[in-house]
Order: sequence, then structure tokens, then C-alpha cells
Amino acid sequence: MKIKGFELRRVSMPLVSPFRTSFGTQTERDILLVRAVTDTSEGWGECVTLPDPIYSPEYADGAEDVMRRFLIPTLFDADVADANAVGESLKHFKGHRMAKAALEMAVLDAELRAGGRSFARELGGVRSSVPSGVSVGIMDTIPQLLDAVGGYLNAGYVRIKLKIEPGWDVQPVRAVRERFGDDVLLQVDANTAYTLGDARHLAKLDAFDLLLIEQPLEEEDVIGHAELARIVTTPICLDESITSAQTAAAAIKLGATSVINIKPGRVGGYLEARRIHDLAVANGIPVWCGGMIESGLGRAANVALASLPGFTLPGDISASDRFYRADLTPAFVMADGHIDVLTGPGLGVEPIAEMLDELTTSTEWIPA
Ligand SMILES: CC(=O)N[C@@H](Cc1ccc2ccccc2c1)C(=O)O
Ligand SMILES: [Mg+2]
Repeated sequence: MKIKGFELRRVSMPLVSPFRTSFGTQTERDILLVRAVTDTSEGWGECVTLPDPIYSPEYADGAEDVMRRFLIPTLFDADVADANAVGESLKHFKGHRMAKAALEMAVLDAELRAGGRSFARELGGVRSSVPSGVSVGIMDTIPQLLDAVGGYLNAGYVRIKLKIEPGWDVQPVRAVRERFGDDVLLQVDANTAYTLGDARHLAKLDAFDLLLIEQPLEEEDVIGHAELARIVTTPICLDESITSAQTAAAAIKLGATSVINIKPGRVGGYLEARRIHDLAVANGIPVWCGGMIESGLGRAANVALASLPGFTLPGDISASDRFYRADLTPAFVMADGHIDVLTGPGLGVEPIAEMLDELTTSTEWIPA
């Protein structure tokens, strides 16, 4: 396989409703897509950056710039011909994992389409469908939250995740437990909003039999999470802190995490995500697949990843209509709380041409 060039394309996808977290409120998804064109096939990659560096240090325009200025020219110079070579040839550039992940994903998709292999097959998937969890934003009132949670439970979601922040944590969790009972699989995600000084307050969540508390402290505070884990009995799950197999190994060794939210974009790609899965399984740590409100392209790859054996907890892999009225690809629908793993070559989906035209805000062709 020989790479002929990459297309960088920005699409803007409105969300069905504002999504509020401890780091802000999003009303649309500005997605940077990468299309790899090779002599035998084409492949798609999705960069999961937000428009601003508020979830992680990366942001969409920065990812585009680092791809154009450093990463893509290096892939051309190294005459990269498969996905395994992408990470290797880019490793001397520090960080920019979401940008690197999108390029690797596009090359992997092209390679797999040419070889007639699916993402799930390539990554080692063992399931034909995966359980679907849903992430519920911070709301203005408790009644609004209970309506939203009721709607998702009626839709069949098998796990509810509530975004929390100081001032919106114990009360919403208690309200959901009182309204929907103790059997609902329930977890919370703070997106780094607390400090170790909040430990006693966070320990109040132990009364509600949560599956986990996700990323309560800031990304760099691995020791703080280990300290917190000694005070709070609910399992601590890391998201932002886990940026590679190396940081995953350190967090496990230090007792900072007993569950890991694996997000391929955050860790540098689907191949590194598989390495973290393997490491976690070897250490008896359950993992689940996180979400970055991807289009159907990233969603297809996440479903494939979530079909690996160590993904024993429902992920943030919701149906397309959780966030989008119309997806870039044919919609992912949930049946009996599960989403089917695609079996076609590569991602198994492609963008719908009309949707791509309608949603595109910019496109640029970079030839080899
Ligand atoms: C589904 C979920 O909670 N995802 C991330 C955070 C997140 C939240 C809001 C987002 C808005 C636009 C784009 C990506 C986003 C990611 C998380 O697990 O921490
Ligand atoms: Mg999270």
C-alpha cells in the first residue's frame, strides 16, 4: 500500500441538545476528519479534539496544524505503508495523541479495507454486539435530569453515567436512585472538577452503590487519585489521566485506578488502546470504551474496540440519535440495549456523500 495523500476535512454537526459538563457546555461538534488515499483504497480517521483545549491540551485547529506542518510530511518522508508504522514514525513528536490517532485510524481503515478485514477482527474482538451506556449532562434542575434519565432507560440504555461537579453531585445521584431504584447501573464523571480536599464529600457517594467515580481529580494528579482511593470505597476510574500504556501501568501500580475508561483518541490510537486493554486484563482491571461524541466513523471503531474481551463494563457508546439528529454515516441504532459490531472491511461504514457535503466547513488536500 502506498499513501498518495491525505484530505483534512472539518465538519460541523449540531447536537440534539446542549451537553453540559464540568468543563463547559457544547451545542455542536466541530470534527476534524482525515481521509487517507492510497494506491489500493481509502480510509477515514476521526480526530476527537474539542474546539478548545478544555478536556485535554489538544484542540481542533491545533491538531490540523500539527498534522499539516509535522505529522503528515513525516509520514510521506517515512514512506509509511501500514498503520503499525504510523505511531513508530511519529513517536519523536511529543504529545498530539489525538492528531496522531486520527492519522493512524485513517491509514488502518485504508489498510483493512484493502485487505478485506474488519476493525473488530484486526483488534481481536470476540463479541457480535456491545452493551450501550449513556452519558447524561449536568442539568438546570433535578426534575429535568430525572426526565432525561427516564427517557434513556426507556430507550434501553443499560448503564447511566451522570456528569457531576461541585454543587451537582450527591443530590442528583440520590434523586436518580430514589426514582429509578438500586438495580440501575449508575456511575458519575467529574472531568477533573474536584481536589483531594473534597475527599470526604465525594465519600458521600459511597452510599449509592455506584459502579465507579470517573476522573474526580486533575489529569496530572495520579498520587491524589491513589490517596482518594483509600478514602472513597467506590472504585476510581481514570479517563483524562490515562494517555498511554505507560501512564496506565503507572496508575495501576500506584493504586490510582481500579477501572479504566479507554478512549483511542486520547491514548494515540486504536493500536495503543488495544495495548492498554491487554495491560489492564493482565492486571485484573476492567475497562470500558469512553466516548467523545464521535460521528458514526469514530463510533464504528469504538464499537469494534469495545468487542474485545476485557471490555466488561458498558461503554459510552450510545446510539447516534443520543447526540445527533442526523449522523454523517448510516445511524447506529440500539437494540435491547446493545449496538451491533460491524463486520465489513475496515470501519464497515462510510460517510453519506450528501451529509458530508452539507456538514463540511472546510477541506484541504495534501498530496504525498
Ligand atoms: C460522553 C462523554 O462524557 N465524554 C467525555 C467528555 C466529553 C464531554 C463533552 C464533549 C463535548 C463535545 C465533544 C466531546 C466531549 C467529551 C468523557 O467521558 O469525559
Ligand atoms: Mg470522562
